[in-house]
Amino acid sequence: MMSAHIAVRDLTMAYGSLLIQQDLNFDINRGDIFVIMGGSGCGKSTLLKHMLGLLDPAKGDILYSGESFVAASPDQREAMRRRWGITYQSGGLFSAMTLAQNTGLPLQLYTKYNRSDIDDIVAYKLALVGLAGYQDYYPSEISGGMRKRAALARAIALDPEILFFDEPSAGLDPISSRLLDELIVQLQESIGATVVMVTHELPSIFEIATNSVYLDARSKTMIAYGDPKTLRDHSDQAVVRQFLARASGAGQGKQL
Ligand SMILES: Nc1ncnc2c1ncn2[C@@H]1O[C@H](COP(=O)(O)OP(=O)(O)OP(=O)(O)O)[C@@H](O)[C@H]1O
Repeated sequence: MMSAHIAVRDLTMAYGSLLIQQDLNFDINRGDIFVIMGGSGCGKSTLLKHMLGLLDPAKGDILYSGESFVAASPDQREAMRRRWGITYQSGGLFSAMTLAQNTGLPLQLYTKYNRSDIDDIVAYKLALVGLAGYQDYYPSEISGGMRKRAALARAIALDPEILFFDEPSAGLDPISSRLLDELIVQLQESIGATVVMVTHELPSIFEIATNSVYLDARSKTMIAYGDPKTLRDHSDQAVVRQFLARASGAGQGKQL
């Protein structure tokens, strides 16, 4: 057996003396579409920030392909980060740059490709997210759903092994949200990446997640791990079954 793509080991997270979650242990396998779930304020974004190395654990570690992030040197961490694509809730596109410039930025910063190679790769990535022909548009000239897809094009510019999403469909209408879900699955299949996402959206959770973890705010630890449909029907934790069985539909997952 190959080791897990991402292994969370004995992870305890805190802000100073404020404990958020403790003793998290779970694996994310290569090719998973993995969802971090839980009620408001339980620590989902905090966990994502730990995975991205933006926060240091109070205790424990996160291993990438068996390699410790905690023990890694700054150079090793940078090398690990290069293998990740990240899209933020707000999209994070630069408004003064066209979609082509936004998508090409990581290539300009981190590769030695020349201008025409970059143009080719950018055109290809924009086509992958359904934005062929929009190279010269500015973020303000396209819809919210298109901006999310453009941010995704930028996140996959360097062919990441892992794609991280924080609330990918926040602010989108249900149809755009579905389209984004479909795109995430297509990309996962075409580039073979492992996907890790924080989301409240039940349709996304049931339709695309292959595995998940549920963080409980009260006990401050994970109380469920597995395929969301199985957890909905068979979790021994009532709170998890209720979370997954709440009425789904438009408007779910509104941000506070
Ligand atoms: N920088 C910080 N300093 C101190 N406390 C923080 C900080 N960031 C978040 N918190 C607290 O940590 C807890 C977990 O926050 P986090 O944003 O990770 O939760 P979440 O599960 O992502 O929430 P939501 O679903 O509402 O987005 C919350 O009680 C929050 O108030």
